Amino acid sequence: MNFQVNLQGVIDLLSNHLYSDPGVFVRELLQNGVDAVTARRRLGHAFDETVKVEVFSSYTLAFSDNGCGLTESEIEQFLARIGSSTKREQQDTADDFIGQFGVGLLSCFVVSEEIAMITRSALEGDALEWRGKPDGTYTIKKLQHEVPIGTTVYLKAKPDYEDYFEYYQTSELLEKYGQFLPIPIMLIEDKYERTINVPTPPWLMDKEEAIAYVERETYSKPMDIIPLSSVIGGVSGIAHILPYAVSLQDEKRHRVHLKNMLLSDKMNNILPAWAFFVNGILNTDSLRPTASREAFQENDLFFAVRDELGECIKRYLMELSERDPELFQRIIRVHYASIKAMAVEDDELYALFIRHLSFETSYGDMRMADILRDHRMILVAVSLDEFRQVARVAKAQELMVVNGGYVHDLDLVRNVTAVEDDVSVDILSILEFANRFEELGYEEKLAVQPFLDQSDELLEPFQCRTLVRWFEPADIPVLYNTDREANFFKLAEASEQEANPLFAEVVRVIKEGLYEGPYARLCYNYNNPMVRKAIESRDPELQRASIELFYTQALLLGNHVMGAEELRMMNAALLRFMNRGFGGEAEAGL
Ligand SMILES: Nc1ncnc2c1ncn2[C@@H]1O[C@H](COP(=O)(O)OP(=O)(O)OP(=O)(O)O)[C@@H](O)[C@H]1O
Repeated sequence: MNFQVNLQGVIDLLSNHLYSDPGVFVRELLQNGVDAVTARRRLGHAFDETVKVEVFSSYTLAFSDNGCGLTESEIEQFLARIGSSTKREQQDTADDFIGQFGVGLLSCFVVSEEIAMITRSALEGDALEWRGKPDGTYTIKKLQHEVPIGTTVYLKAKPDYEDYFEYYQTSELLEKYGQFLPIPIMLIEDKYERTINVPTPPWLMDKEEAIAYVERETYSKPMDIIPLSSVIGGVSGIAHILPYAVSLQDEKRHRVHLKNMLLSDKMNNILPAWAFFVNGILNTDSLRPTASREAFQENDLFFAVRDELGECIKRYLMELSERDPELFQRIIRVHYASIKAMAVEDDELYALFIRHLSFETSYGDMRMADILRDHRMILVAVSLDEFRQVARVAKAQELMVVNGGYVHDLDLVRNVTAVEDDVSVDILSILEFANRFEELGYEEKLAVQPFLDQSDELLEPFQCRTLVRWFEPADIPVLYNTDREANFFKLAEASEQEANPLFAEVVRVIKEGLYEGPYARLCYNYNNPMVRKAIESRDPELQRASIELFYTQALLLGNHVMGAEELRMMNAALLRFMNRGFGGEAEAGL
């Protein structure tokens, strides 16, 4: 049993849905012409190899070549059978040809109702006329008049596709796809004839020429040109370094040629994903395209080629860092964000770049090279918020804290131990941070304990525990540290008191899931004269108001959210201070 095929459906599918742009018929016809010339050359014929494209005013185009032509039986076998290709039959030599699938001609049906072909084989016989329609019908007729060896394909524009048959559009498409082909491509209108080809493709240009070429094409001067070559896949090309920052999400657009004919100018995966800061212009003679020709078949060969091209870019960067450090630095400056992303992905690139990358630290913005020169112990804060809580105090304690809150920075800093000996990198535990400060002596500890007990009791409703340490700078009375979990716990506690019963119940259930709620930390600075006065005060009302104000002031200074209860507490404490300042009596019961 055989499947029944709805021929029209298949032709429609292939012609209208395989190709993303109607203009690709120019590519397919150019390619057939070049392949036919290659095949005739193989027969040992000496002839003036050309492909000509003539534009007629009736929105008709004629693509002619003086290649091998087709015999009647070849027409029956290859032209009239979708999916058959002379180029695939000749397995041993097929590598010379660009086509292989036997579907390229169908792209003509996107723009034309009919394909008319006049052909005379280099091998034998008369000139033949073949006409094919998208409904799958075709005719073959012998021609009486003399026709030179080769093939001419005629297309007439369908309504709405006339643009593609205008001189300028045709000229543009021919240049786009065929300017680097090794066979002369001529464009003709009336008596006017011009050659489309340019003498040297970018992958054979020297650096200065390639820079000028890219500047002409893209209207911006590349920062540099990286030569690319891969023995596997026979690839040569250039990668030009973009002079402006690009986002990793931007679509990559590499221009890729197969045997000098442009396959696609939007190929996104021929270079490794990390190589976003370059655009490639490449030529290959042995990678296999997909039937649409918009991409390559992703087989082992393809991946090996991509790796080898990636190696070229890495090698260039490594050499550049030695040869031209100034340009290397400029490239880093322009593509800074993306280079960070790249260094996270790849160990070699990491080792190459890490010392040149800057980070926000407790000492200000610093390059990793400078961080490592002065510090062997690095703490990384996991969020910007935590970094801000400790930055100033950390510096005064001579602690190197790096802000790992920006994308990639945490991973980049953590991995520094892989490229540098005798350095330790630890994640900053924000709630333990104050434990790093100098402890009080035994006597002093005993003396401050009642104050701490009172403090803990007052701040218990806000999930905050207190301690006293010596730390710098002395003008900071307290340091308040919290993390996301502790904050959540505090908010949950507040909502339980304030929210409607249903929400309060939800919060209670969540809270019970946490075995022990994490507490924020308020660390009093024993270096600070006000703190000392509060601790040593014999006046319980003032002592209590100080604790409440130290706490609420720390919240305010640290930009932490203040709950209604905390606000009330701050106001009451302020009023109590004012009252005492104006000579009022201490309130009873405190
Ligand atoms: N200008 C030409 N000269 C000689 N033969 C041609 C010409 N154009 C097409 N053919 C023949 O028609 C066949 C089908 O062409 P078509 O463009 O559909 O596919 P292809 O070039 O073989 O493969 P692909 O689909 O990869 O382009 C070719 O294999 C070739 O034998």
